[in-house]
Amino acid sequence: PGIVCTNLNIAPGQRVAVKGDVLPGAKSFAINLGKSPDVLLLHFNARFDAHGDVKTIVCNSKNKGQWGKELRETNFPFQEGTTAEVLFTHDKKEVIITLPGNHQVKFPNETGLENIEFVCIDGDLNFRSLSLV
Ligand SMILES: CCCO[C@@H]1O[C@H](CO)[C@@H](O[C@@H]2O[C@H](CO)[C@H](O)[C@H](OCc3cn(Cc4cccc(C#CCN)c4)nn3)[C@H]2O)[C@H](O)[C@H]1NC(C)=O
Repeated sequence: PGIVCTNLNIAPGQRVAVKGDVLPGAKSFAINLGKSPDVLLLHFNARFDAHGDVKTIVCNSKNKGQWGKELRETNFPFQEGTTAEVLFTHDKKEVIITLPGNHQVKFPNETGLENIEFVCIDGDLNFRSLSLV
């Protein structure tokens, strides 16, 4: 895996900003938020060309290691070789994802997680920062 942040205590309503550099030739990157690798409020997977998807955002949750139901978004405001920032806000009901260009995607909170303790970045995104904004 890439960068892992643990022992966080991000409460509902707080806005998390994840910034990173999308690698040239990027195929796929993921930003995972939740309690642990097996309990994810949100797996946010930007697929430039991966698993048969082209320029598609795939969101999913994970509970006790089991994937939930995918949500796909074809508004794909990421470009290889540029810096990207994605904002996440959550409550008991849903996660609201603000993409570059301020398009928003809503994903149901299937895990019922209150606080986010774990964030990890995987794939073709070089982590720059995680901040509360
Ligand atoms: C049509 C019948 C079949 O349906 C397909 O079935 C696949 C398997 O279930 C799903 O794919 C899974 O989808 C899941 C979300 O739901 C997950 O993304 C999971 O990946 C976990 C995972 C994370 N990481 C780390 C990492 C992350 C990002 C970048 C890199 C890199 C790199 C260097 N370039 C590495 N590695 N694996 C993926 O495999 C497809 O969406 C799904 N497709 C559809 C249309 O339904």
